[in-house]
Amino acid sequence: MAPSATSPQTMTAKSEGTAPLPLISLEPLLDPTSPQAHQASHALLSAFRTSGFLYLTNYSSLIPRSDIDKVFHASAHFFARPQPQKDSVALPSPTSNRGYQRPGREKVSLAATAADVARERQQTGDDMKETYEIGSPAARPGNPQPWPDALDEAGVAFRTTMQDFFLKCQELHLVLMRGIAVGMGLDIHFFDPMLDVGDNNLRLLHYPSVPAGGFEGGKRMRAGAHSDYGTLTFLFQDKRGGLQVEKADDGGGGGWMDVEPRPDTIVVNAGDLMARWSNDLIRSTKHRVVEPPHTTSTTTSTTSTTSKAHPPRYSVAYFCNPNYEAWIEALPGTFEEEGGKRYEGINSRDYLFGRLNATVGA
Ligand SMILES: O=C(O)CCC(=O)C(=O)O
Ligand SMILES: [Fe+2]
Repeated sequence: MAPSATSPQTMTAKSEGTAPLPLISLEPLLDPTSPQAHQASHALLSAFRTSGFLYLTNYSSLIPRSDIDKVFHASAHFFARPQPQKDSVALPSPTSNRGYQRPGREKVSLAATAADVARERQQTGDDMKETYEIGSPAARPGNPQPWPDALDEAGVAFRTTMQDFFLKCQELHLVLMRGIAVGMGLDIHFFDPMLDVGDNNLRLLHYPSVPAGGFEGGKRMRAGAHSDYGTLTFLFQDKRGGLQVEKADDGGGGGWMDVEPRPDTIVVNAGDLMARWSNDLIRSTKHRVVEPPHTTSTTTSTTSTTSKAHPPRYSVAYFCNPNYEAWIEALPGTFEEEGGKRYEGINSRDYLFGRLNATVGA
């Protein structure tokens, strides 16, 4: 008899099902004079207000599929380099936000201080990932990008690919923030002068393969629960899965839901500074990366159960920030009187550097 394989979907980290994220098309937002643009801006803002996460579609005129493929290809090639080559382009300091971070260097976290993050590291272990961080091509004096371009031709091509992609994502940030501005009843160019420097961060992520049982029953994670720091994050993920968002606690106790990889979409989420800027009108939703759904094959001929290792996962995140010099305080229309501002004003750089110092090791 031919072996019959059963393929139950198992997930050690708990999931309350698939997250019902809104789908938002970029197309009408690209032409603000089009009749659909206004409605699209409201739909965009509504998505950030209700779930804080959305799937963006129809973006290929700004970010072609072939560019995304090139970035993933160059990323996989980079992470496959020998460790000394990767270490030769290591992040010089936590706030430089440029260069390679070996597994364990960063632990994304909800905790705000280095001491609290250290305690969390002891309890749940380090993130199971390595990253390469890229800052704006308009390099800040004293904070150069450690490119791998001195290594070989592939290193030179890597630099060009990433710089090109960085600028396209920078443009996407401007377009989406214009949509948010219109949705909030602000001038369409309200945010432009506070975003034009491009103090953003392109992050390549590699989550190495994990042996069966390596997630220790859901205790270990590829990336711990956290919220992002800046305005918006664009997430490009492979087909592996494992990203989860926190479910709003509507009386049912909350929990985590899967953000399934969907072809031809970018996952977009709002970060903490956006929530703060909007006086909490916009949600910065917690998320994490856990053991992906996987298949356990049972073979009747041997009556043995084989639990496979978890394959690697690659993703690319583009973290958007206001210009470092921007002053972030409650936006017009989000409060009625001075006392209605939930947070004190803060300089974008001070806020971001505080978060980086807590979560990235020296
Ligand atoms: O890899 C992912 O899917 C998410 C990564 C992430 O949330 C982060 O790096 O902030
Ligand atoms: Fe994140």
